[in-house]
Amino acid sequence: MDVDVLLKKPLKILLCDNPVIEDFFSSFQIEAGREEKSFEGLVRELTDGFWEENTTNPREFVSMFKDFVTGVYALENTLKIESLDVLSGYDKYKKQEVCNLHLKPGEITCVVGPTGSGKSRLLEDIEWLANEDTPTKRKVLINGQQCDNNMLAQYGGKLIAQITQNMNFVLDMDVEGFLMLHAQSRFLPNAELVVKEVIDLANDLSGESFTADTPVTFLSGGQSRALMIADVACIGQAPVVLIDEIENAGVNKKKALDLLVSKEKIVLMATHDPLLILLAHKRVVIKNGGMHKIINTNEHEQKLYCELERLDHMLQTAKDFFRNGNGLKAGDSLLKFNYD
Ligand SMILES: Nc1ncnc2c1ncn2[C@@H]1O[C@H](COP(=O)(O)OP(=O)(O)OP(=O)(O)O)[C@@H](O)[C@H]1O
Repeated sequence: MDVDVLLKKPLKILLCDNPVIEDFFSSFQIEAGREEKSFEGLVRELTDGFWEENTTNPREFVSMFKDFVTGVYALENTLKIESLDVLSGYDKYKKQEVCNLHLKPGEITCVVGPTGSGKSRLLEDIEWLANEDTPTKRKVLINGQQCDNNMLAQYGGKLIAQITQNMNFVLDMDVEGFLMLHAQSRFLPNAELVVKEVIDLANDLSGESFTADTPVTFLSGGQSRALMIADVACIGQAPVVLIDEIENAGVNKKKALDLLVSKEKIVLMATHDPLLILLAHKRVVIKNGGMHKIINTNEHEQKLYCELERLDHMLQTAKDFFRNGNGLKAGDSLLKFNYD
């Protein structure tokens, strides 16, 4: 709903079931008795000095309230995405792509293909909400519609979150301070609880623990990525999450994906990792810069996931073994890296 229209309605509509707005009112000592008035009526009274003695700072209230309501409702009106489509454009050789891509919430899709084939380009097209204005000439539709300027103005920057291998924090803040700032900017009620949940989840994802007072610039690559994923899942409102190659980032990948799916995100992930590919619901194969085919993960592949996980575990154990300064001796077999 348009915020200007909303502000003409009785305040009880704004107050209704919204603890954040109620808190805001009480912080200015404005009791709920005025709720039959509209915001505009309230402003008139405030500027007439009618409420002068009942509020701590009426001018500040007037100037902050509209911004505040705009923030809260922009958050509540975060676009509900039922589908995201990428309509075919052209590959690097200007040949028409042979398929479109259809994505929906709670579904993980992998983007696979050789190095340089155009996986990141596909993610970039989605991030840009391409409208035949990128090198591929693809078109991105949200809920079946091309994003017009109104949609972009209203939801720009809130639709899509992106996490890549190379992202790092550059802020001079600790983890808790950074998350609080993010939660407050999103007008989240119970910000402290959410921040604690994000720190616990990030620790669970990364394995190497860190605390609320760790400066964000001190986090390792894996810890940073884990924090970004937990933050995107619990504080960020973006319904679409694009992930570019997090396979070597030291994050528990399965848990990270389960978390994002549980929050009904649309997850699109460029990867070379067979474990991630089999965890996904489907994959789009990129060839020469074009979408070449879509493969749904079949039951047989899902069953083979466990076997592949065992091999991955063996390789991980071998890496740790050599990393810790150990060596093999005559008679040792590689099976020593298998599960006991
Ligand atoms: N359809 C296309 N038309 C024109 N240029 C394209 C197209 N697809 C990809 N490219 C360009 O090809 C180059 C390589 O693509 P990209 O970086 O997306 O590959 P990648 O598969 O992500 O590679 P890597 O696995 O190494 O990360 C980029 O410069 C990209 O802009």
